[in-house]
Amino acid sequence: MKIYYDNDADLSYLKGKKIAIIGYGIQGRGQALCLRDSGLDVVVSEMAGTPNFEQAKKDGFNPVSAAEAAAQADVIQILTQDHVQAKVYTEAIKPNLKKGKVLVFSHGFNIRFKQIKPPKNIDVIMIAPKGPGALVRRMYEEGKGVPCLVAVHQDASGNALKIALAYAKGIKGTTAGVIETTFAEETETDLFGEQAVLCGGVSELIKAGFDTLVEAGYQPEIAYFEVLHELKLITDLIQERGISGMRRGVSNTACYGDLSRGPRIITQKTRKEMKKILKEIVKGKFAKEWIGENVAGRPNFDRLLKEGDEHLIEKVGKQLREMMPWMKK
Ligand SMILES: NC(=O)C1=CN([C@@H]2O[C@H](COP(=O)(O)OP(=O)(O)OC[C@H]3O[C@@H](n4cnc5c(N)ncnc54)[C@H](OP(=O)(O)O)[C@@H]3O)[C@@H](O)[C@H]2O)C=CC1
Ligand SMILES: CC[C@](O)(C(C)=O)C(=O)O
Repeated sequence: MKIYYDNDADLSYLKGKKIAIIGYGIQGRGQALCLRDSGLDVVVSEMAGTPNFEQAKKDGFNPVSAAEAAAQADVIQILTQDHVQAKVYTEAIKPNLKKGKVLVFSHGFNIRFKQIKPPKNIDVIMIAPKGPGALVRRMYEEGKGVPCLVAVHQDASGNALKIALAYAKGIKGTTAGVIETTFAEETETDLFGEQAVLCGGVSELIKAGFDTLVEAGYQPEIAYFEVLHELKLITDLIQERGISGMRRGVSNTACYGDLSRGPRIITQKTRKEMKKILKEIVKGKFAKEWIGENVAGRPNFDRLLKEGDEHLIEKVGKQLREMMPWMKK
């Protein structure tokens, strides 16, 4: 395993170069602000008339079209939604690529699943922050960073890794640790993590716990505090101290309940399903389904999202959060 920190990265590989951030969304905003504050030259692209275009202007950028940003820049970071990247690449970026330019991703989906096939005479790299864009920015402002993964898909210049590390330093990822990987490993582990654990696994676990308590007659507000609100406090402990440290930071009663009951929740059947989900990712089945879902206008995505929004836990949570003035909106 290769892991890099501040002393391994040299910002000068990006000095004098213009960096285009295409898409001023969750990651785009976070990364653009951090890179600019690190003294780098950033041009932002966002679609005129959208809220994120207005946000970019409010943040002191002068957003331009994707084609204009790609033409101006030496380093082109594509931070539109994954499912629109191939279109933006073909229409706006590809015509503006030439030897010496660098194409950057924060997720390897479109390279791994061959939706984008860049020319051989450019560097193609990835800097994938292992955290949401708002956190990338918040941590940077606190002098810290989110851990990142870096990967090199093409090294036409011979400096691709150094440029990737400089970029990671520009968003302070090197203060937390930057691991070298491949586009395939990042894509497959990222998709697995968000489906089985971080987003899919956790949200189903929360809802199942909430429903169990509410169906047994307990107050929904108490169920919310117990299985959702407190989860962050527990995961903060896990992040800071590991699972063993968390177990020593809760009561002995909670610790024994964890050790003896946890394996009854995540059973061999769940582990088998996790393996199945990973296989679907590696074989490209999930990618094909997701690309098809977007082509079809997202019928399942929209229906499932709406169903989730209508769950009682959302109504109860909204009311309780509104009573916490310190809660970040
Ligand atoms: N969300 C996260 O924290 C993380 C994301 N990533 C990766 O980062 C990338 C970006 O994801 P994320 O930040 O979530 O995406 P978002 O949906 O938050 O932002 C994408 C932005 O791109 C804009 N956009 C779309 N088309 C164009 C275009 N033609 N020209 C200019 N701008 C355009 C969108 O505008 P509009 O909203 O109007 O459509 C939107 O503002 C993805 O590859 C993702 O996998 C990686 C790690 C974490
Ligand atoms: C966990 C979701 C994520 O993979 C992330 C914030 O890292 C994403 O794609 O948004």
